[in-house]
Amino acid sequence: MKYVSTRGQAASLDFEGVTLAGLASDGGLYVPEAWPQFSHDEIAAMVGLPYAELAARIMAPFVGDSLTPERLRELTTQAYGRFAHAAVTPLKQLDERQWVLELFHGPTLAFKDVALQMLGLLFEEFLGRREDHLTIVGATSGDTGSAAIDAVAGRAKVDIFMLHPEGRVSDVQRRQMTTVLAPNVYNIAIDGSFDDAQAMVKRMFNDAAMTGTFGIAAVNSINWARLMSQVVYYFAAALQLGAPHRKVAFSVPTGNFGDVFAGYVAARMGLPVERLIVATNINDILHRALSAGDYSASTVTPTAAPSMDIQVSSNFERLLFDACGRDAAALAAQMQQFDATKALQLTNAQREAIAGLFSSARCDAGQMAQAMRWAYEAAGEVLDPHTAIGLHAARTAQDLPADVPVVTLATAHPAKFVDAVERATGVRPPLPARVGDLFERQERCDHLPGTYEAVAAYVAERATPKSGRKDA
Ligand SMILES: Cc1ncc(COP(=O)(O)O)c(C=O)c1O
Ligand SMILES: N[C@@H](CCOP(=O)(O)O)C(=O)O
Repeated sequence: MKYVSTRGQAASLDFEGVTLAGLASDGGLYVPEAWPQFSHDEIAAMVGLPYAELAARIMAPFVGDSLTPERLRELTTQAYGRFAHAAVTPLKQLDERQWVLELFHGPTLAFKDVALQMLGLLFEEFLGRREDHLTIVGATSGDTGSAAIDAVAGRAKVDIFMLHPEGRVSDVQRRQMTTVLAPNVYNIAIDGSFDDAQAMVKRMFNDAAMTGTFGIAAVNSINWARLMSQVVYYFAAALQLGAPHRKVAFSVPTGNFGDVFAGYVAARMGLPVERLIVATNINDILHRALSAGDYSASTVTPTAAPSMDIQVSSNFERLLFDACGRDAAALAAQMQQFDATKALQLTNAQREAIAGLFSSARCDAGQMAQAMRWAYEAAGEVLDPHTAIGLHAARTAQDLPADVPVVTLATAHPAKFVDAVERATGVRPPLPARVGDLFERQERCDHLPGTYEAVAAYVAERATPKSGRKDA
């Protein structure tokens, strides 16, 4: 399997290369040269497989020759062995039509663990074959940070620098990052928003002084391997609800467009998906883009669903690439315009291509709280604010055939956002025992102004060069 950049100018890479590369050198995102396909019979044969086995089947065409099938199965078994539920991503029914797919049974209580537990192992596997040292630079609005740190803390040949917007993550999210005191972990709180942090990370991939010295790698969903792992749970849910003989719709609380793009990939691979509902909070650039073709960023407004307080959704570029017939030159021009003006208008062709599978909804604070209350009163389920936004969109979706089940992705454990949950439902969900004495532990975090120069200097001073020698 070869991977190409959405902007057409970077060298194509194999799976190992793309996992270690992160962002393409032309500023684009890597995607498979062609979408692998499963036949109806191949999908039918997946019914009932244990999660780790299903994961190995779905990932195999993306991994290509970079891992043997046996090694891939060993890695998926190890990655999903740390989940606190035997089903890894259990499905729960709320009423005759609505379901939630619980993606928060990993070590850090959010869906990010599903991909990052695997990515940590892939880094270790591929680094074991080389001399190189990796410098992971990531941006987080709260959940990617803790999941990535958990996945790589204490591992040899890796340093991780994680940027989060100061004061804009929940206490649980912050402590899950800052109480990890392993020497290869650096937490940085910046003045600014997640978008500012993400822009700095992307800039570092194109900073020759940094990439010349350090092996900069990504743990955000700009890294293809992240999305590959997320495709699996769409299959897992749909297979339980009757796929491939029955279509299923998914409602996805969306920020950086990674999770819902994984659903798109599942559909391109042959999974019968009726619709992907993109649910946003009031930071609604994606709702405006999908409903009116207007992809223009405005100022980020902090909300009770902070992980979705995002206005520049990196993975939307991957969808736009497909939606313009993979015309890399046209897409590069469109994205350069967006990078310069923070606004772009989708072409009619792109809008038509996207409308076949996607719809969208915007959810405000009142609607979110109401969805939380409904889930609790109707089904006894306590949902986190992000999941509640997805559920609101699922319950208000128009024109879905009556026999299609709707699965909302439950992206975080409610205890991560305990104050918002208590305000809406009166329930204060306890932290699961697996996170331990989070509020007793010492924190370590540096604070930096929100400028690229400050962050680059901080990383350059502390990171290990790709040669692995500090004196290099
Ligand atoms: C809890 C939670 N829900 C939803 C999202 C949005 O997912 P994505 O950025 O993949 O669209 C995030 C952050 O990414 C998150 O942490
Ligand atoms: N909500 C995310 C934002 C980063 O998204 P990613 O999926 O691209 O890593 C977070 O929790 O950090």
